[in-house]
Amino acid sequence: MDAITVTNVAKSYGTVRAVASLDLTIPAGQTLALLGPNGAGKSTTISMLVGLARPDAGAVEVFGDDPATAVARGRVGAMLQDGALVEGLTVKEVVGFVRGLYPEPLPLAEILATADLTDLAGRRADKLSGGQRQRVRFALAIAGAPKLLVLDEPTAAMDVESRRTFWASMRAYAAGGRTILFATHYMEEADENADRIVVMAGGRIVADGSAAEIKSRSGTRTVRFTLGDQSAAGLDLLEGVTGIEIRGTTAILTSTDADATTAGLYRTGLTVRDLEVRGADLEEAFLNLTTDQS
Ligand SMILES: Nc1ncnc2c1ncn2[C@@H]1O[C@H](COP(=O)(O)OP(=O)(O)OP(=O)(O)O)[C@@H](O)[C@H]1O
Repeated sequence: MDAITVTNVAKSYGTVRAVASLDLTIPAGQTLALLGPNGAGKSTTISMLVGLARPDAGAVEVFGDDPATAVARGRVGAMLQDGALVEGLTVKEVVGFVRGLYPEPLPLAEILATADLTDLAGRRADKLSGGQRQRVRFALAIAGAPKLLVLDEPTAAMDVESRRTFWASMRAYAAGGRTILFATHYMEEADENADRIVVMAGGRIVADGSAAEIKSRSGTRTVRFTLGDQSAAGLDLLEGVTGIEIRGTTAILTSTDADATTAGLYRTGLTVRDLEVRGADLEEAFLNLTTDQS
C-alpha cells in the first residue's frame, strides 16, 4: 500500500504560488527526503500532508484516507518547525502525557530510548538545549507509534554530534517498516538517511530519485588536474566546459561531456598531471537543478 499519494496539487497564499502541479507517490516503508532551497514549497507540502493546510486543487491521501482522518486515526506523527513544549513538566511527564492520547502508543521506555532521552527523563523539557528539545519533539512525534512520520527540518539548530544522534534515532524508528518523510536543506543528510530524494524548487519537483541518480541527472562532472605554472588560457573553450576554477596549482573544469573535455585537454599540448574525472557531488547537482527554477 502507498503511504502517501499527492495528485496534481496546487496551493497559493494570496498571489504567492507555494506549490504547483505536485504529483508524488510514496510507498509504505520508504524514507524520503524533500530537499530544496528556502521557499521551495517543502513546508507547504508537509502542511497539506498532515492536514494543517488544504490544497486549492488536487488531492492528498495518506494510507487511503484524507490527511485529517489519517492523523485522527493515529497513523501520522509530525515534527514541525516550531512546535512549543508545555512549560513546567519533565521530559518523562510530557512524553507520558502525549502517549496517553493515543490508542496504541509505544511503551514509554522505548520512546525515551529511541529518542536518546533516557538520561534526560527527569529534566524539565522547557529548560533543555535546542538540540535536546528537538529530541523531545521527536519523542512526541513517535509516541503514538505512527506508520508515517513527517519531519520538517528536524535538525535545524542541532550541532554535528546531536545531528548524528538524531539520525540514528530516526533510522531506528524507520527500521520497523515505517514510512518517513523529512524536509532538509542539507544535501548530506538526504544522501545519508533517505532511500529517495525529491528535489523541489519554485513549488515544483525538479528531480526525484536516489542520491546517485540525482547526481548523475544533473549531468555535470568535474575534470581536475595539476596545472602548475602553465597558463589556463583557452581551457574554458574546451568542448563541454561550463565552468573553470583554479585552486592553487589545480585546475577544476566543470563539464557536461567529460570525455570530450579530457580529449580536448590532451590536444592543447599542456602537460596534464594527476588527472581526475569525478561525478558532481550532491551539492553541485542540487545547485544545478534548483538555480534556474527557484
Ligand atoms: N502562511 C503563508 N502566507 C504567505 N505565504 C506563505 C505562507 N507560507 C509559505 N508562504 C510562501 O510560500 C512559498 C513556499 O514556502 P514554504 O514555506 O513552503 O517553503 P520551504 O521550502 O519550506 O522553505 P524553507 O526551507 O525556507 O522552510 C514561499 O514563497 C513562502 O514565502
